[in-house]
Amino acid sequence: MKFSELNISEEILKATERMGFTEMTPIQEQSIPVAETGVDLIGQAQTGTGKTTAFGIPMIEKADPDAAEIQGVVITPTRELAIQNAHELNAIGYYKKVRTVAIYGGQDIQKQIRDLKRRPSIISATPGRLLDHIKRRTIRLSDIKMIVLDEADEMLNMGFIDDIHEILENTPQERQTLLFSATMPGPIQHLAEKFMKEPKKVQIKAKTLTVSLIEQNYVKVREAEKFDALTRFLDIQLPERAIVFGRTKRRVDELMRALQKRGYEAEGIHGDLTQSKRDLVLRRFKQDEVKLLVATDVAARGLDISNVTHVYNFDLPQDPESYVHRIGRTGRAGKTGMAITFITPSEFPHLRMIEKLTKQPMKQVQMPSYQEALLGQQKVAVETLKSSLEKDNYHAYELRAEELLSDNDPQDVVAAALKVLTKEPDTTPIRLTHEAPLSVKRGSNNRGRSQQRASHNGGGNRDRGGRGFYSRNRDNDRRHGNSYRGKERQKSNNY
Ligand SMILES: Nc1ncnc2c1ncn2[C@@H]1O[C@H](COP(=O)(O)OP(=O)(O)OP(=O)(O)O)[C@@H](O)[C@H]1O
Ligand SMILES: [Mg+2]
Repeated sequence: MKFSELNISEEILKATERMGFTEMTPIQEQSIPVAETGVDLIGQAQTGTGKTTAFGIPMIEKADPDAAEIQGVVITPTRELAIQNAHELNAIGYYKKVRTVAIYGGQDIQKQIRDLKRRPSIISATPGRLLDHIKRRTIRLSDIKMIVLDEADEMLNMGFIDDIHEILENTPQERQTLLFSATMPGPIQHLAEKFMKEPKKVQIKAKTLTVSLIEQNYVKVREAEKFDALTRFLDIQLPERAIVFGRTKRRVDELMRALQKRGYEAEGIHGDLTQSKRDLVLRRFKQDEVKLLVATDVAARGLDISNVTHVYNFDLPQDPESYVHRIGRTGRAGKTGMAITFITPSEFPHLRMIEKLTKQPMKQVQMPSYQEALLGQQKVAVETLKSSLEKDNYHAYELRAEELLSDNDPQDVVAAALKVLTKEPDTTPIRLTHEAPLSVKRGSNNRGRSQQRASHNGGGNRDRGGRGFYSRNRDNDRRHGNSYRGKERQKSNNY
């Protein structure tokens, strides 16, 4: 079904054309008409299938660009996602002149206050900073018509739930509430229904929770072998653009440095970096200045970066849902992708739990050998040479070639040239700080340590407290960090 068959305003239809969309995705086709009737809605569809536009259209449709009040809010777990959603909402509102402003932690609040004075219709925000503005009375949500929780299950996880409640208390009773995510665990949905009015559920039925265009592999490795395994995969698979997920911020820092040491261009992103650094890293990744992004789960949800060809789960995620979102950074909007998950022997129960959730068995692949990695790099050298031949751009070197060939066997000359051209697998010794394997028990030591560290750092924006594969306990871990004026609660442990 096409957007033109929807009962939407001409300006929004024109905007979808400008965005390059003609056919609707299933979640758009099924949820937009339902949302337009004004009911509350829980929308669930696979990663990369256009959920943003599915809530964006009804939100922009409802907004009056001439009204002075804020009319809609979208809340997201990470700053990058708040920025991205604002971007998409502004694209949808382009002709209708409905403006969206992104409001998130780590950015100058005075700048945001100036933006707010220009009376945007929609706010795309992270919860901590939104609450900060509500308390300062620089944002009033008393007239909003609609609120969307993007990545709803994540938003309703323990670390965010209190903030969400507080935000909702500042909105009118008769608001429309929409929840979207690729995953919606039962208990969380149950929780959500408490603040919704008889929500309709729009769930795109698929055999698997994950996108079939993503090839899902796992490799059995010992902790000490992981890094060699990673670089060998990189040498063989030559990802155009890849994300490597690590469990903690320290891990991400170490991995990034280790990759650089072995000659790979890599940048890292996590919640302890300044926002300007986070912005810079993401920009460099999107603009193809670096091919490898090493990230905590801060980059697991919602980010839409085109042509991410590979996702490497260097460490297993804390919960099976995160796996779904992490690998969903590839295989978006009909493209194919590949994911490889590193599993240490004691972590096998987690693998099975992931497969149970996704309903998609992963395929075992072997850790490549040094020889295989070398072969991969030799192939690159051959391709480089061939493409130079095709480009016909080597004539300035012909005299030198003649000299070489007069004294040497031609095969030897080409072999030597290939050796020089080949980036032979780098075996620089790398030592990463040992990460304990994911525990099957509650509250592993590993998590305890990372929380302590996080509480000294501030500047992140979420809390993974008390979560694990086997427990979603509500224990305790709310922390009050030292981020913006101590008002934005510390939300970060492993982001
Ligand atoms: N109808 C459409 N036709 C073509 N492309 C589309 C359409 N709708 C959305 N897209 C594109 O698909 C990509 C994924 O969309 P989006 O980020 O909204 O996915 P999502 O379902 O929210 O994924 P996630 O669960 O990872 O957040 C975007 O690049 C978007 O521009
Ligand atoms: Mg999304």
